[in-house]
Amino acid sequence: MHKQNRVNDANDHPRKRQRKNEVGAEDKPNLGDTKDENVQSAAVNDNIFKNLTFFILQAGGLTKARCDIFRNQIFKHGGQHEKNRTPNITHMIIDDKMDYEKLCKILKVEAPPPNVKIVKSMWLSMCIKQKELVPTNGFEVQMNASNVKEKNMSAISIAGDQSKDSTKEEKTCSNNVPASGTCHVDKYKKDAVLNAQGEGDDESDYMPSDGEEDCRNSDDMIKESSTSSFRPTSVSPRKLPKGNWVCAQSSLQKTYNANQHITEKLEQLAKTYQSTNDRWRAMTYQKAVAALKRYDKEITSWEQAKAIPGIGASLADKIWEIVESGELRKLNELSSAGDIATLNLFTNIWGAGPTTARAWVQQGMRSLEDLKTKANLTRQQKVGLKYYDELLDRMPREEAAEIEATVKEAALSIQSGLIAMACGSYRRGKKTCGDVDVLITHPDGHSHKGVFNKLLVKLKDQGFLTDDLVSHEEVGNQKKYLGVCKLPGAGRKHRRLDIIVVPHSEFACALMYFTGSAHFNRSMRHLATKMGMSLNEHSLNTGVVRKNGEKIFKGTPVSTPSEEAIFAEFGLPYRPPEERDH
Ligand SMILES: Nc1ccn([C@H]2C[C@H](O)[C@@H](COP(=O)(O)OP(=O)(O)OP(=O)(O)O)O2)c(=O)n1
Ligand SMILES: [Mn+2]
Repeated sequence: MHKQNRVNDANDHPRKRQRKNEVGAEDKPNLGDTKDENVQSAAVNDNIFKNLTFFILQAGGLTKARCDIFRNQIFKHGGQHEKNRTPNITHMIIDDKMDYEKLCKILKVEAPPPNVKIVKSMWLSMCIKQKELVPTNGFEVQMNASNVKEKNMSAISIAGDQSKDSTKEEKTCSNNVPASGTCHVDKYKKDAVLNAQGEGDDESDYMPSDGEEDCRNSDDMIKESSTSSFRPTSVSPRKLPKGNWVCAQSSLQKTYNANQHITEKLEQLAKTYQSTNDRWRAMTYQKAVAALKRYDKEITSWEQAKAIPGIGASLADKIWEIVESGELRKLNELSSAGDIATLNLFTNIWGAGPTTARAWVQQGMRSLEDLKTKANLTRQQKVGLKYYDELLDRMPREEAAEIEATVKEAALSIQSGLIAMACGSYRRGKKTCGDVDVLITHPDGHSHKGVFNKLLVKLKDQGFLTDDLVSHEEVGNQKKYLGVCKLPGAGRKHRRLDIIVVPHSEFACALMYFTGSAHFNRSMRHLATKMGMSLNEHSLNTGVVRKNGEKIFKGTPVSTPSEEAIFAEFGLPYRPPEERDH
């Protein structure tokens, strides 16, 4: 099915659509992800939470749906759960964005209970994912200096007999770095100051803090601004540049788009303008979509739409039209305008952008058949056209896993010890994948060499790789293949496959890059720039000096043995792939 058609399926009235969303978890992409978390460990019975009793504070990003999933997981892993705050509780799980003041306010106490570990939900996710009891250091709620003085635990509602004070473990820097455990000196700060000027802000990389609401399920929290609530879980003494950075948030917190009926139409409009090469309009609509996705409430009036930062009167008109009628005339007009519909059709071909599409239209091409018979096509466009429908179709993640396994098996038959893993949307836990991005390396640092060509020959001999798009692209020490594959057996579709072979020293940066999402990556790179660093799929450099946005000193690569080390270098809490699906 074409992307456009898929979106057009949602033509029912906004109210109906809204209700559908409330009932059908399938319609909520990120909620779907948390469900995956559930499914993944359904068969596990490892008792990692034995003797622990949890209380989950349903507030902020910890929606009822997420709490239910967590509760399930706790039981599956041998733990107990209490619905109310009782003295049995050993761990209180809170929203990742929750800070000390907010927590006290919600609990209606002056200080949180001393005998209970108060831990951010990402800790629980990590334990479940890694199937082990991860140390809570770095995931516990931080007490502000001003609160420490008042640490008089009198008016608290939970009493217990454990004597351990959870706040004691947060004192040292190294304790607060999840997984990597290294203590980083604040060496970047000087560079960050040097580079603070002259960097343009890209709004889409961080969330505006003015008036934004980040809490859904607690009346106590609903009016709080996210600026006060956001603290990067104190992984290092580093201070993030101002702004509510996308890469510092878990994408799981954005579980629900209350205005999906609106964003779908505006996304289509943005895509249409993209096809016509009207980048300015495309960007305007993309930004509006991003703003609406951050807005938690259903829009019911023109004024409400207009009050959202980034939404002007003309956009408010369009939003209101969708709210009122479920339709957007502008989109219908454009979609039925012959040329634009044709441009949309053509830009969906792999290897054809807006400029090529326009040139074809100007040459009188009107259909895919016209292109096949009359147009001058590159080799890639021929492949794109041959599998037009198949390549637009997203595959179920189970199929992506089979493709990963096929590549892995072939790779291991060439060289033992290779690591081959599917990144991209697959690694982020998505239910469907547009393509498969397989990253290959060898832990010994050199045995990855020579694998690339042999692997491609083998997969071609097997009949698995059917067509090349980019058969060999070399960027520094990384080799990349872009092509089309098909699993054996009847009824299988052709799928897009990328294979990237990298040296082990670049593995973590490549893993991070190819895992994405693209939006998450943009935000990380933007943050790196603000912190006097630079990040790409090869390395993370510190001490980068820029002048008027241009690099005048490229800095020094730092050792990045793992993704955790990259997060730690930024002073960000580690985010597992499924929390990077922004
Ligand atoms: N402009 C881009 C394109 C890609 N990437 C990175 C992040 C992506 O997650 C990863 C893989 O690219 P894909 O286009 O395959 O995107 P996804 O795998 O995320 O989604 P899909 O399911 O559509 O393949 O590469 C990026 O940072 N910037
Ligand atoms: Mn992909």
